[in-house]
Amino acid sequence: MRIALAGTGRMGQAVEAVAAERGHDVVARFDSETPLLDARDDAALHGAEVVVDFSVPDVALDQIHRYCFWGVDAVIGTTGWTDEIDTVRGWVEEGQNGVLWAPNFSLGLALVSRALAGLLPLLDRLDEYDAAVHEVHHTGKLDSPSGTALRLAGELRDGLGRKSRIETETQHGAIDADALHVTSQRLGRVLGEHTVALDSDIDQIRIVHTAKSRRAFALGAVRAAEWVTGRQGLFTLDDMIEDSEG
Ligand SMILES: NC(=O)C1=CN([C@@H]2O[C@H](COP(=O)(O)OP(=O)(O)OC[C@H]3O[C@@H](n4cnc5c(N)ncnc54)[C@H](OP(=O)(O)O)[C@@H]3O)[C@@H](O)[C@H]2O)C=CC1
Ligand SMILES: O=C(O)C1=N[C@H](C(=O)O)C[C@H](O)C1
Repeated sequence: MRIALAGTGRMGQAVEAVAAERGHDVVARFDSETPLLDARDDAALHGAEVVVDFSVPDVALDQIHRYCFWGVDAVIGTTGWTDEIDTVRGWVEEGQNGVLWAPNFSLGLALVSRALAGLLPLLDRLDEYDAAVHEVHHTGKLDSPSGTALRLAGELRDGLGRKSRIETETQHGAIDADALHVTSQRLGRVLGEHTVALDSDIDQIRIVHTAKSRRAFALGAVRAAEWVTGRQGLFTLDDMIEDSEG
């Protein structure tokens, strides 16, 4: 498969390595010095069948618009743009291309989400448990909270009748009982750690996912590129996993 990389930083390089291992060719690369948004038309993609985007929140949405306008399939790992997911859905319908996005391409994190989905109906009835999400990442991360933390928080808010909103600000006073608190820490080179914490008067449950290598994200993204190429629609990693389950 011919792949274009939008973003050649920490993740772009990890994707390039995995793509080579799986026999794919990276035929175009874009970064801050060669911005994709400066390209006049899709000739800049040098015949790539799919773009893998791990860039920066500021340009992600405009780049997704280009993929749809050009009708090229895309895998979006960049975080920090998903407030505009409905706009993207409209572009994908017009563009007739395939776009697969995920805030976290690690299959381990997908397992955590599945576990949470299994717990939520019972947890919803056990209202003695409060819930919160905490994430830790390297000091180079631009967005906060992480896309993954927001996704986990969304799953908790939607599954728990007692939580109606997500609060990401530092609290300078008591927090409302219906607020689901999401906190962030930036520390050294941490690749990505997400904790769902459930707390009652008598115990505390923590579900922790710790990324040990960027390869986990890169492998998920390259598999997603293989899967989404030639499909039409807006997909998430769950669609790919469910499809592989048959
Ligand atoms: N979904 C997932 O599984 C994961 C998602 N991520 C997300 O991926 C994104 C990238 O992370 P990471 O690789 O660590 O970040 P890096 O900072 O290492 O890389 C960002 C890339 O974007 C490029 N870039 C910066 N500004 C522009 C611009 N104005 N126009 C075009 N390109 C630009 C940079 O160019 P240059 O090299 O010239 O500076 C660089 O190549 C983040 O949003 C992060 O949250 C990260 C890990 C896993
Ligand atoms: O910026 C990162 O590094 C990561 N970002 C993703 C996110 O925002 O959730 C996923 C991963 O934890 C690494």
